[in-house]
Amino acid sequence: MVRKRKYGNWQPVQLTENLISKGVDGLVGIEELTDYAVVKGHDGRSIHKETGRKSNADVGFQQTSAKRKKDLRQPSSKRRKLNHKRKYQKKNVIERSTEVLKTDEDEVLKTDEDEAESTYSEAERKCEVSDFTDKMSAWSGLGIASSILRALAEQGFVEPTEIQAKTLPATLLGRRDVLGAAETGSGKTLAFGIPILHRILEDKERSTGDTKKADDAESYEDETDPEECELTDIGCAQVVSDISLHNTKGYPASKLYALVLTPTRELAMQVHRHLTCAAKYTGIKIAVVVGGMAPQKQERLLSRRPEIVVATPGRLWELIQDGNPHLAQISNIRCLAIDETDRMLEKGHFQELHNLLELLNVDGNKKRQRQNFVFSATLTMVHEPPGRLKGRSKKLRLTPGQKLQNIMTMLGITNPKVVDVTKETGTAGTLTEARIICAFEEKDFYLYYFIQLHKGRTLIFCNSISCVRRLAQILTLLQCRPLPFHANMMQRQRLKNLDRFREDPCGLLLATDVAARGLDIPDVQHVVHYQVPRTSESYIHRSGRTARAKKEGLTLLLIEPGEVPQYTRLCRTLGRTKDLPLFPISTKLLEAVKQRVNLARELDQLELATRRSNSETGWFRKALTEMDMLVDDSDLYPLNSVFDLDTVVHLFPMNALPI
Ligand SMILES: Nc1ncnc2c1ncn2[C@@H]1O[C@H](COP(=O)(O)OP(=O)(O)OP(=O)(O)O)[C@@H](O)[C@H]1O
Repeated sequence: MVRKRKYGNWQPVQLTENLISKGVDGLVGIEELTDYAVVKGHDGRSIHKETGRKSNADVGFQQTSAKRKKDLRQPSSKRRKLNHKRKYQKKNVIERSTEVLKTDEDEVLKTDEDEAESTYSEAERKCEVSDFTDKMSAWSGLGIASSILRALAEQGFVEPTEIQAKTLPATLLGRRDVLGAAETGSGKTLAFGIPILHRILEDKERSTGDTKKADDAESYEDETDPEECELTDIGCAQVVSDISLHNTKGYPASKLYALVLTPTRELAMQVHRHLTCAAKYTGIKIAVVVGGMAPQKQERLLSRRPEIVVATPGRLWELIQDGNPHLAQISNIRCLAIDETDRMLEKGHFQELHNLLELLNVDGNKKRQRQNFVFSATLTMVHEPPGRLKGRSKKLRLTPGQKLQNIMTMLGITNPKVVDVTKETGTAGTLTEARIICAFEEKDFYLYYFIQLHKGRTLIFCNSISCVRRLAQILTLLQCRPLPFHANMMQRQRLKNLDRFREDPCGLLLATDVAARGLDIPDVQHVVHYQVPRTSESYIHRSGRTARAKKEGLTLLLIEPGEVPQYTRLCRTLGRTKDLPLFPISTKLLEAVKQRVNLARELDQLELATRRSNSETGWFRKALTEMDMLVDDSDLYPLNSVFDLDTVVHLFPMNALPI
């Protein structure tokens, strides 16, 4: 039962032994509500001393925290002011955008009331609002909630990108499922992010309207505003815990509305960031659930009952199986977005995703109510089967239509809107492509040459972790400060290296394909494929880390003779009738580079030998110590005494190179 106050809500809790011994979700303490004068009537129900109204609760107790207690008892004018401000910010959230832009005018005026009075004149404020209206007019007609529009304006997104413009009407106004393909860096995240946020606001507004009509409800936020409340009825216990079944205003606690799935942890975190920015003024909570992080921490995040969960399938499935209470609602979600869908549904990958889909599709009714968003830059792309399967290639090669149909069948989608705005080349229009043909053992020379001559944030892709490790050693010896990034690294180190890369305008990230999809790192100038990627999709996604959002970028393929068949297949799949242009190289400079790289390689070999020898001598020393025998260090570490890395690097300083 919910007790009403003007804005706050009170939930009676039956105090039984059973309850106390078993506990209540999120109960952090019991506090007698002396402030609110509760007595027990003869029928066992609680009676408010002043109003005489009855409640079903026996005794009131409060799920609370120190902060809340303070809020309840110490009205602050600052807080009241803030609440007043929020009240206006949340008004008319779901209005269609033609009205929205108009409404926004009033909102902005009202929201800024307090501060504006002292700083701006009415005319100046009106001018600002009309600027906002003009600035965001390209979004009008789509019906986007004003709170979302405001966040978009703040990020400078004054118009929708092509994929957004072509999918938003169907997703927002028609509530259609969408299969969307658009080049890398074209804003696909918000193409599904905006309709998800919008739909949550709509649903919340509807349910709020249903349950709280009399209450002038206008908020979806689950924070109590105690100082605004007037006690109109007796309340025995106020449930303020985030993980209670009802939020503090008495509305059903936040439902799990939407699930966004991505293939990698970093991409999930990035999508979480993008959506959080867009949801800034909506009060919608978004949590990220990925492997490599403490499950306890993620359970804590889920205990806040976020409306949207962004996740990688593995950890999400783990938490569902562990019986996480918030994720127990997963089959009721209203929106499902699968980013990089073609990758996620590839055979042999993400078994957990298939388990999830089974769970989500088990109830036909819920499946029909769910809106699905399926996006990738290579959604409609089909590639040639590998050479060894050539004879059967005609049968094996799918048409784009068959590929889409397979995806729809797997997801249980029947009548989606399909939007494909990819170009024939598959890559971004602002991308420059080039290649270098060289011998296998020359790749290091050309890579170092490129890095030295073309400064700027550069992402180097390898086909294997061992290749990343070897290159990381060599480039470290060459003082290029590479940042490795692959699946066998600790999650913390992965994130740290990504952050360092983001911060350094000349950063060098050495990665496997784990970094190929989705990562939106601003101003990556170059992408180098140290090895020809195994699939055309991989080439498109790797290259797509540069030339994003209409910026320029260069992608460079290093091809050794053994990789020519792969390269030829790539060109055929991408419909290239001509070879990629050759990257210009100065042979004079290359000679100088060779000396340096060869030296680094030798050092790398020596280092390796030293490490091996050290581990052997370590064992030998231990055995000698156990036998109480004395040993001279120079007998044990001959390599260390002769080859000191710093000394050798000093003999060939960077400026010895004529480049
Ligand atoms: N309407 C917009 N106007 C300007 N920039 C936008 C707009 N929408 C999104 N962006 C920005 O464009 C960049 C690329 O967006 P996003 O990461 O969603 O691309 P994507 O299409 O998903 O790329 P990928 O295929 O590589 O995953 C982001 O930095 C994003 O903030």
